[in-house]
Amino acid sequence: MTETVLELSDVHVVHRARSGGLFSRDRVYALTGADLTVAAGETVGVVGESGCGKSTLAKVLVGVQKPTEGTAAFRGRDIWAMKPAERREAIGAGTGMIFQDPSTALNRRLPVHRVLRDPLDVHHRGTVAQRNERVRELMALVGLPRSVADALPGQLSGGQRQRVAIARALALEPSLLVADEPTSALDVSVRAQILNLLLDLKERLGLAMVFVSHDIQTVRRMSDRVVTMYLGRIVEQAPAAGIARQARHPYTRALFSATPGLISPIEPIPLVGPVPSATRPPSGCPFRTRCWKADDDCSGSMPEFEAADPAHLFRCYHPVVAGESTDDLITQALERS
Ligand SMILES: Nc1ncnc2c1ncn2[C@@H]1O[C@H](COP(=O)(O)OP(=O)(O)OP(=O)(O)O)[C@@H](O)[C@H]1O
Repeated sequence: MTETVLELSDVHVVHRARSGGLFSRDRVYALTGADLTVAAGETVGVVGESGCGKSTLAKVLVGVQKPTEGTAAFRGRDIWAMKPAERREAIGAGTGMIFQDPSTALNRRLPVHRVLRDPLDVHHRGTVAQRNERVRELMALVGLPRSVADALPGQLSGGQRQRVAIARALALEPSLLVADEPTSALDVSVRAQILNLLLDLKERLGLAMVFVSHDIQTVRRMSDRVVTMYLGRIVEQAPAAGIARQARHPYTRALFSATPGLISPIEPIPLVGPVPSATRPPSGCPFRTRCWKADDDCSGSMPEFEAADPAHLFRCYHPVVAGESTDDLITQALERS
């Protein structure tokens, strides 16, 4: 059996609304009832429109965000039941995170070799000589020339900076790497190099990876399994290979239909209307206000997960039927709009 590295069980994250002022009672439902497992060596892609909770999910996975409710377990142990020092060692060393913009993620005043030594110093790994050796190893691992060891992050190209951020995330030999939009701040010309580096590292180091992006085509390419989120909810999980055509949740189907670059393109299914506010999500299925298949059933309670097959789960009362043509789906969506 494949080992589970991380498991979220019924995780909720609720924030105080930023817009409402210090004493506001408004709450943002950033993550609602998320169940997710990440197995050793697999890459899970996370897709969904802006504000659907992708970054929140990523932060819960690396122990930066504490769930308001529910549990996040790393190698079977609830990370928020651990003592702080134990948590820092388990999850701080066991997971690594790469952010969208390496310019803000790296300390601008430290040269590259110090940026990379920092986690080794904080976690007291080996002697100074061993740490310096590990820094050299990390630079080679991510394809950084020795000549940049004394450079400040600001003196590097965007691609090199992201390589430094990746090397730092790998410094403590984590078993899970979480990448949140790792290429969206980079020039198009270097994006492919960084993605190829991540794929290569995943293979070489046997890493589990969670890859968050609004770029669906990239997520599909990088991932073994894709998770679709909508307004704080995970609504579908399926193998990446077939998800574009086999999606059962209408939202996933619409999202993938709008993706350019599929081998045989699918006609875009229109997504009608705006995403509702995460402060007042609709009752029942949150997608129902934009869903062309929605009826009264959908406003009651959130549907439970159903299995299209053991690897493919979705939550919908009126899923896309296997074999339902895109033309039919477009006609239904247009009739609704
Ligand atoms: N610290 C916070 N305080 C208040 N609201 C927050 C906070 N962090 C996130 N949110 C809100 O929670 C919701 C989910 O945000 P999150 O950043 O996880 O979404 P996302 O899918 O990653 O969005 P994007 O693709 O734009 O980065 C949004 O409505 C966001 O405004």
